[in-house]
Amino acid sequence: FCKISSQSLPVVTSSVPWIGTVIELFNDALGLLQRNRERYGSVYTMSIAGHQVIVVCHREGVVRIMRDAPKCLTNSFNTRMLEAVGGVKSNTITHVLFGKLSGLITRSFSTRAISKLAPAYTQRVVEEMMSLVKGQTRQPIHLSQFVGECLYRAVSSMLFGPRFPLDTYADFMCVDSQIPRLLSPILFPPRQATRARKNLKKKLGAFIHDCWDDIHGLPDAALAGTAIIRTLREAALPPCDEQGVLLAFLLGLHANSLRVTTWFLAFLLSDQVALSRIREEIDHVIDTEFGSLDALFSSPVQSLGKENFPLLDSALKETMRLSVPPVFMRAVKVETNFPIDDATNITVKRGQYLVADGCSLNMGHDIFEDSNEFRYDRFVQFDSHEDAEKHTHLPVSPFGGGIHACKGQDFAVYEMKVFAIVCLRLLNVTAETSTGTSMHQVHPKANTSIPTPVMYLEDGIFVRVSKHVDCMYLNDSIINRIFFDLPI
Ligand code: HEM
Repeated sequence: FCKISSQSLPVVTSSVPWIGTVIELFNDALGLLQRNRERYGSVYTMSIAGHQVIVVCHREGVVRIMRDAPKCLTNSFNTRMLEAVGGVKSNTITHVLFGKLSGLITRSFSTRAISKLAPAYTQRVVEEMMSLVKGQTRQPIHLSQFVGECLYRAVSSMLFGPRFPLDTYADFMCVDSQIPRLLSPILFPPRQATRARKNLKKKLGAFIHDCWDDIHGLPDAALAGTAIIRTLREAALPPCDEQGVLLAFLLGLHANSLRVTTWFLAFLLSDQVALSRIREEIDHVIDTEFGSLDALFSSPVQSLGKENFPLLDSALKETMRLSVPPVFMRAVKVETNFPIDDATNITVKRGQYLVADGCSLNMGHDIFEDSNEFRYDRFVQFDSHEDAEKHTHLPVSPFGGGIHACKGQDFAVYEMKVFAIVCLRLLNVTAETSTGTSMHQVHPKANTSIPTPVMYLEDGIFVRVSKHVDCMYLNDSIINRIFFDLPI
């Protein structure tokens, strides 16, 4: 082993000491990481607001940080972020969300559990989409709102039942979009976000009360949510922290799935070939293999896998490749020699941060041809390639790894696929930019200033949605029930 002290690693310099990298980070986090990689190599240090951060960009190092074999790292950055979102006292998130609720969340969203969630979820997605086209107003709406509101309402009511305050979407999005401000309230006063959080917590508080008063009266579909409310209540937190933990949970549940699904539609709407080929695949599989959307959604959840829907599966992986920068931040809790590959240990000190930057792996041009392009069938082509094994997955999972790997990943994939299938089967969606020009061939752009797991899409895309002309005639009781009194 070669032992390297963190002091001897290349150091990123900034023209404005102390605050310099913070400004660059909030301006363009991914650009900063890319410039640093090119200039300083695959292991370097930088100072962020007085904290020493060691960045590791090579594959072996990324994997080792995620695995944390020496057990010397914590994900305290994520904890701090969730504390800021929920407005809760320190340790509450570690103790309740990552402690008491963690096992329950893992169980509630596993592949096995999805079959219990599926009937209510699929029904709610169809209802939400249909309610959007009910009035046939044809007014354009923001793409992010079309996707976001539909998923937020469908998933929340699936999990917590019909009493969940569904009118909280706008406040939730306001909190979600202002996380950096909530994290640095002194540099950027977050007035709007604190107001939205206050409204949201008030409604969540009333909901928790309501549920608790009638914990046995909730419908079966709300069982997972009921168990979450029960565990939260049993933690005996002050009301403000209780509501804050539920808000932090909702952020984990919704924020990333909403954004990836928005990216997915943005990419398809800008690529007519991809859109029509995936729509054809969905129609073909439903009509020839299952007979109806009902039958597809009543069959085992694995039916939505890549065997039946290879193009849809590939397009979703490709969306995640481009929209989820695999950058994971860990704090060192005990001084140690951290092995970043078979030959090198870095001496890390308590309080330093280790960052695993997998961007060059998932987004790098030496791994993916035309790496900046959205190629909906990229992973199908890899599957049929000779060295298929290498390419069927992304080099770094967009859901992280090790003990902090995403607990909702199976459900997230199911949720996004159901949304895509229902949307492409039942709706016509056309997109335009804020200036009214067609989205055709317009590459969706990211706003890279907000360092969250999924990049924000620059929100200039509007959609018009209407019913797919044929959908009244589909052999589907799920649709006929909902369509019954709707005009075509
Ligand atoms: C496309 C959607 C999603 C993406 C891309 C995503 C991504 C991630 C990533 C990258 C992490 C690890 C962060 C780190 O290691 O620093 C994570 C953690 C987590 N995710 Fe997700 N996630 C998604 C959806 C969900 C859903 C639907 C849930 C359901 C509740 C969920 C629950 C969690 C939880 C509880 C953790 C914390 C795990 C821990 O620290 O022990 N996620 N997610």
